[in-house]
Amino acid sequence: MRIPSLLLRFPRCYFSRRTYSMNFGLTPRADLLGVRSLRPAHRCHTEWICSPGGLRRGLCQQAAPQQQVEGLCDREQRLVDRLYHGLIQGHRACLAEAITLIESTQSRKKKVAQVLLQKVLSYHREQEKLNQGKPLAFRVGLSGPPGAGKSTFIECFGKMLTERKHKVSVLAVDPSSSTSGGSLLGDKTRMTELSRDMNAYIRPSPTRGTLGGVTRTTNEAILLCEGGGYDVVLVETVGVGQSEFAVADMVDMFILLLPPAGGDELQGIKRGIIEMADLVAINKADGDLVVPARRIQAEYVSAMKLLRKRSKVWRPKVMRISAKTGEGISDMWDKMTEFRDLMLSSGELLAKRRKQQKVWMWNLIQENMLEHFRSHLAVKDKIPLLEEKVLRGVLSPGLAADLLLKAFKDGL
Ligand SMILES: Nc1nc2c(ncn2[C@@H]2O[C@H](COP(=O)(O)OP(=O)(O)OP(=O)(O)O)[C@@H](O)[C@H]2O)c(=O)[nH]1
Repeated sequence: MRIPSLLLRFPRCYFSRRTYSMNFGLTPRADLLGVRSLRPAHRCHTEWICSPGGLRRGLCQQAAPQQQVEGLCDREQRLVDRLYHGLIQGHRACLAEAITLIESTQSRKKKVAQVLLQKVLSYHREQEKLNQGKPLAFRVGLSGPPGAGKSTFIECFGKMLTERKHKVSVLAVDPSSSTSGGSLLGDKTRMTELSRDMNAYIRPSPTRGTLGGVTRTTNEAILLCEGGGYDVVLVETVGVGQSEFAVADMVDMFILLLPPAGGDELQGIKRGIIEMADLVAINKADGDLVVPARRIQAEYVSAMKLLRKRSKVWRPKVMRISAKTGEGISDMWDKMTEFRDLMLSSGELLAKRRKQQKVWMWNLIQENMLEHFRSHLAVKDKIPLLEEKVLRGVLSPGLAADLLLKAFKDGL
């Protein structure tokens, strides 16, 4: 066995379990939770691993599994290590368990989840470096009104991608589930074939919680899916309420799926969301619906010409597809990859992702601050009283807000 000369000179460097070169960055949420747990960078990019076949030289792709993480007990540390290794080896059960962990509202579990996320993030960075800085996955948002054919589309589109050797995950953001108690989206019965596909992972959104909570965990679930080797992450949301705006802020490309119906039938769709779309797909362009689909396509093409340009390299497209027959789906994927390549080569994609990180952090701050404010002892009891006065019109909203904010500041 030939031993590299450097190894002879610095055996401890190579054999000291594993040494890693990572600058552990933080997810916005970890920063808020004050997670500073993974020990800082070591300076070695390659490691020599003793294996039965002799010394093996490998790139450091893992985030310090042996290093002690401050603040975690042994059991938690083992959980993090188990989920991390399972996740990056592509075990769906570990991915599911990791997402359940990040969805937890229990403070201890939240902390453990953040430690896991940091490890996954470090792994990401290493993988991206190996991939010449290209992102590991293509993040796609999909929105559309109920009945537009989202699940039929995802089933057809997902199967096409897995046949082409992609790994696809589908995450659903469904704010209505917090009030209705049931998840409209992400229901595996809606995508029966895809949910049986070993290269696809479908995750229903949690059925409780606020939109803020759901979107926060979706953001983190995206990272976990990417760590699990899913190279296309589809985030689905129903086109009512605010969820589609939140989704548009966490993906590389935002797609609006519409049925071949006119303005009146699409009341739920807000004008603003059309402005967010990088691609509008008019679905159900088959049979008798081909003619109305053409008309709607023409209407959207002219309407979108009037919209403010959001990218230097891409003008939003309007396409006709049929999720039922599969027509146009392959062309749509071609357009999507064209978008990704253009955005990547122009640098817009990475700039967009960076901006999203900042938006994500501020959303979390807003959400946490409001919660903190509402539950603060100095204001908690005053809120119902002042709300009632505002409702009766005896106090202006501005004055009521000033009074509450003053009570909060004084109580800090
Ligand atoms: N003709 C035709 N019908 C379609 C097509 N895609 C979906 N449909 C039908 O439209 C109906 C609604 O489709 P879904 O895929 O459930 O729509 P969805 O947007 O997921 O609806 P929600 O689950 O309510 O959010 C079903 O009856 C589908 O069979 C299509 O391309 N052509």
